[in-house]
Amino acid sequence: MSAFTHLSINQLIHMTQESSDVQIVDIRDAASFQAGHIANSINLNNENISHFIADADMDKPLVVVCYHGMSSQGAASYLHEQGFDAVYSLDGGYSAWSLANS
Ligand SMILES: O=S(=O)([O-])[S-]
Repeated sequence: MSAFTHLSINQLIHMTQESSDVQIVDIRDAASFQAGHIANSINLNNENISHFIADADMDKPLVVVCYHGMSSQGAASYLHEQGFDAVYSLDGGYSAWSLANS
C-alpha cells in the first residue's frame, strides 16, 4: 500500500465540506504562506514539525500542500512514517488550488 494518496483540488473541497476533522499542512516558505494559503492550513517548517507531530491527532486525515504538488509527496511519505494513518498529497499544490479558487 502506498504511503500516501494523491488528492485533487475537487477531492479536497469535498473532504473539507464533509468533515471538519481534516488537517491541512502547507510546507511552502513562510512568505508564500503569508501571501496566501488554504483556509485553516498550518505552515509546517523545520522549527515546528516535531511539535506538530507530537500534538497531532494521527487518526485524522492529513493533507500536505506545497507549491506544485511535488515536494508534498516526500513530506506526505515522511508524515505517514511518523504515524499518520491517512495522508494525502495535494496534486498541483497551492498554485492549482489558487487557480481553482480565483
Ligand atoms: O513544491 S514543488 O516541489 O511542487 S515545486
